[in-house]
Amino acid sequence: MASQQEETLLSRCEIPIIDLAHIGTDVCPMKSVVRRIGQQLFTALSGKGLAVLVNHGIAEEKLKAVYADLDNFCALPEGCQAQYLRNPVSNHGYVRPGMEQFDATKKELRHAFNITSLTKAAMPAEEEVPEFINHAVPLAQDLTNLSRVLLQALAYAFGVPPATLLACHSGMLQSDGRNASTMRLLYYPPVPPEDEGPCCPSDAVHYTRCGAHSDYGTFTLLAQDSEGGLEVKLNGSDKWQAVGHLPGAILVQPGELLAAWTTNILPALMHRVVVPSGTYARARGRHCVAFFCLPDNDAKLPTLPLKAAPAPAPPAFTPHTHLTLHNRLLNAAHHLQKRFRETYA
Ligand SMILES: O=C(O)CCC(=O)C(=O)O
Ligand SMILES: [Fe+2]
Repeated sequence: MASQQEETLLSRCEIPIIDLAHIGTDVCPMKSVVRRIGQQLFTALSGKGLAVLVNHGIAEEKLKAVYADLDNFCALPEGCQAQYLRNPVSNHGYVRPGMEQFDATKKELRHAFNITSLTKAAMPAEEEVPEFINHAVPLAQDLTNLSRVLLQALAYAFGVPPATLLACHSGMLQSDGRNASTMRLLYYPPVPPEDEGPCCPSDAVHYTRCGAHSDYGTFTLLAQDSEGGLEVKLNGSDKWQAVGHLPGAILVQPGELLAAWTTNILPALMHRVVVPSGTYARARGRHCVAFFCLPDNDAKLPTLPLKAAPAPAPPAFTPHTHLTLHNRLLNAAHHLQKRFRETYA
């Protein structure tokens, strides 16, 4: 738990809170509410760079169940885990600490289980992690459906028909390889004591939990436990600030493809996870579920009738050149493979 005194963006009410009550479902949305929420989301993501969603309908128990399943997976013998190692083509599978590095100067202590397919064959076997599939699949479906509602909301804010963005994200978690959207379960183990002030600096091993980066896709939904450590750079700011914790809330943050698609009107949020200070906090693990919403691999993203803000804030993120200028036909698959090559060992 973050210490009582710690000031965070949430404790200072600096992150817009968006209430999804009465929004309906992805297949039966309440049009006027979706429209209003789209505007709120657009204002939050273009102004601050992120938002928190409440009343989203995903029960905390579902998250706690997958956190416990991931703990059980991480406790399996290495040889057993090895059957499930990440497949570089599908991005599905287990990512051991050190296999994916955002910050080359530190050792990143992070276990991840990427889920891009919901088939039984893709999940840890029942006798290894009982219930893994029974918890992970419904949660992945909930997060997919929530993403589908948000895509409709954003479409209204962009001034295009609500089905426009849905059509470009039609294959999310369909297990057919058409779309790279991923639900990622994350466990950050306690930080070893070597990091607590080495007597000889040359021997020092510097740990972090997740190095600074922006996500690659349309947007990311992030549910986290109360351990803290997530930091972001708000739009127009170069300062790292702690996000903090709002029980039950889900964060939403734009990714690089959305930034490119909106000509940086919705910049990709820079974020990282640091090791919290204090012996007690460092000795505790942290859990999180991230859902990366991405367009279909071959989607031709339509031009959006967006006007740049009259006085745009300095962008926190510069879009990748291969996604801008004359390269208007954004290809999600190419961008993703490029970014994976940069971070996976
Ligand atoms: O653990 C978190 O809160 C963030 C994880 C993250 O940024 C990522 O996996 O891309
Ligand atoms: Fe991230």
